[in-house]
Amino acid sequence: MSDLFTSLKEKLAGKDIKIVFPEGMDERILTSASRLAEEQIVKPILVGNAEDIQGKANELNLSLNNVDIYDPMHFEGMDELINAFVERRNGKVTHEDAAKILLDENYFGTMLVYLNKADGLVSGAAHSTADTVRPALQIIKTKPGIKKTSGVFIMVREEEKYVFADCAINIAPDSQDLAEIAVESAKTAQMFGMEPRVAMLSFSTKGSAVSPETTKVSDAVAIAKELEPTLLVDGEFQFDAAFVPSVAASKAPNSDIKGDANVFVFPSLEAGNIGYKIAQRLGNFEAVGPILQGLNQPVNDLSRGCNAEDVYKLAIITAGQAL
Ligand SMILES: CC(C)(COP(=O)(O)OP(=O)(O)OC[C@H]1O[C@@H](n2cnc3c(N)ncnc32)[C@H](O)[C@@H]1OP(=O)(O)O)[C@@H](O)C(=O)NCCC(=O)NCCS
Ligand SMILES: CC(=O)OP(=O)(O)O
Repeated sequence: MSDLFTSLKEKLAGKDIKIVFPEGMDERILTSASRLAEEQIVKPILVGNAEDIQGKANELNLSLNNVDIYDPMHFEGMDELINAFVERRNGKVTHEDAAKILLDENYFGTMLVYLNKADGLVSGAAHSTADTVRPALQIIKTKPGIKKTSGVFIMVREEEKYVFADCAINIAPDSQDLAEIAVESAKTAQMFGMEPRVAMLSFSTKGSAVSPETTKVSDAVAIAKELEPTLLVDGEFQFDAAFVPSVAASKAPNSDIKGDANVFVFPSLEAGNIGYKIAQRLGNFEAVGPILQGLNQPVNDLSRGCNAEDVYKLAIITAGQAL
């Protein structure tokens, strides 16, 4: 993973990729924005009141050289943002509503990305995922051919690296959603230099239990294979059958995964979000993300439990998605 960050930083150097951070007053955001600007990896834009942000930076002894600060209350281009938002929402908001909504830092920041005044957005250190991603779902929207945005974590512990999905967005995915999540997660894994071997997780392995929940997952495997015939994907698997070769040999002897999966697609957001936090907090994995897949432009959410290092890394990944 450190190789990935080194090579991404090299690619980003001198490109002046602009990343907007709507939570300009958050200490973790300020610390990483200051570091990113100093290292000239990205050009940070902090959202908030300039005097307050500068005051907080002084308290923390942080330099804000090469960091821009945009205050929605006094933003010169606000009319352009409002008009573009009304047009994008296509009858769903009035001009008057838009003027109020765009004072919200996440809507404001997302419009900066939509209008290419910033190249990507990182938020969520102080906002829930719903409040962070809703503007992106409404404004940035998914790429052609992709129905659902989803959120993955890259789970890293020394040499081990896995992708966990969806841990952030879709509360109750159906078979079609899970298949799409599998295909997109495999692409994300490739972005991180992995050769994806995708396991669709359940509480059952290859029909050891049969219920609507297990059938949802086995149907998703069939759909994923149709969507991407060359993808190595299988299930439904319990986690041990996906991850432990000796267990796979007894529970799923005919599967090509052979207990060696590195991309894990959870059957619901409950399972995915709980699963990644257990690996992070009990298993000492670093959890990088959630990285949102399938959007037209890069917007990424943080966990509210993040630290400044997590913000720094997610900003680099976001800038990398913008290249
Ligand atoms: C993501 C989430 C906020 C969307 O819910 P919502 O705001 O109620 O969404 P709505 O149904 O009102 O849809 C808002 C817009 O987003 C779109 N949308 C909703 N889910 C989407 C998805 N997964 N992918 C792409 N677009 C989506 C809708 O189509 C709609 O677009 P439109 O207004 O242009 O028609 C909601 O599913 C959620 O809260 N998920 C869980 C987040 C969470 O707490 N995760 C755990 C911590 S990481
Ligand atoms: C990804 C996630 O779980 O975010 P939070 O901890 O902010 O809810």
